Amino acid sequence: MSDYLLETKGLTIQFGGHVAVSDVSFQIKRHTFTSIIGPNGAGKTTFFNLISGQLKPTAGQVIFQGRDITKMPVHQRTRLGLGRSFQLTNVFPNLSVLENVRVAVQAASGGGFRLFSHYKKFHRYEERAMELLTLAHLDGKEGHLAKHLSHGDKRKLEIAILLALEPDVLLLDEPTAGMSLEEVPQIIEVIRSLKDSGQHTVLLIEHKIDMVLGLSDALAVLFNGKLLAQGSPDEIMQNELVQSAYLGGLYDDAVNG
Ligand SMILES: Nc1ncnc2c1ncn2[C@@H]1O[C@H](COP(=O)(O)OP(=O)(O)OP(=O)(O)O)[C@@H](O)[C@H]1O
Repeated sequence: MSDYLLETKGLTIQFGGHVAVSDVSFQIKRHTFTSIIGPNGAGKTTFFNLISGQLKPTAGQVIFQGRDITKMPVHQRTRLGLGRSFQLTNVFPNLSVLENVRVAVQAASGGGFRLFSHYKKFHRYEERAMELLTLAHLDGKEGHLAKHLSHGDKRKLEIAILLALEPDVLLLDEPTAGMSLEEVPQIIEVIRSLKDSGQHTVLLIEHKIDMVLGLSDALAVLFNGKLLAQGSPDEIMQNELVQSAYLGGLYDDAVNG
């Protein structure tokens, strides 16, 4: 049995003549927090799409819980425990914050949407939803309609919904994207509480390296579709290839050359 919860082997995808992800072999251990960093266009989102199944690779494999899931459709991967945030598409705007999470808890428990669900069960779903809202720093806003939340609060709600599905791995794609400066620390706080709970395995994409340094157990750096380096935040910061990628030289050459 592999030590790794999630692994890719030689993962590659080509769009026409362009290799967006090139021969990436990458591993994460259970209950760790890993961030994938890299400049714009490095291939981060494409790599995520390959892991979650939105895209099929040209070559290589995705292994989850020791199983080859390369050919498995998205919904089966979700059922196995790969939970991905979808840039707010899973939030129901006309439901309250609490209802949004309660529906997800109910769906995850197999309760479905039956009208005559037992009252006690309903109460349990709601209690669990409130716990998740507290974890996501949304307590006090449970009665608000989702559509009236700020962008930052919607992203927090998205995380609470994702957690309700009890995934083995949470895939978070730039959770602070599009947020105001005031909102960023709040979402980092939410992500930090996920990490501190020690119960989750998190894989996060970010192009701002400073945001994830203090949060991550491990970093993987993508550059031009290739895995430039993987290691602890200290190792990555000291890595000369990474420094030159971020400090200009390599990046400018790649963009202009
Ligand atoms: N469906 C597609 N067809 C053609 N090219 C694509 C497709 N998806 C991504 N690409 C290309 O693959 C490369 C990697 O894109 P990707 O969005 O994965 O980068 P990224 O690191 O997530 O960037 P960002 O930080 O800007 O989101 C880019 O050059 C992009 O134009």
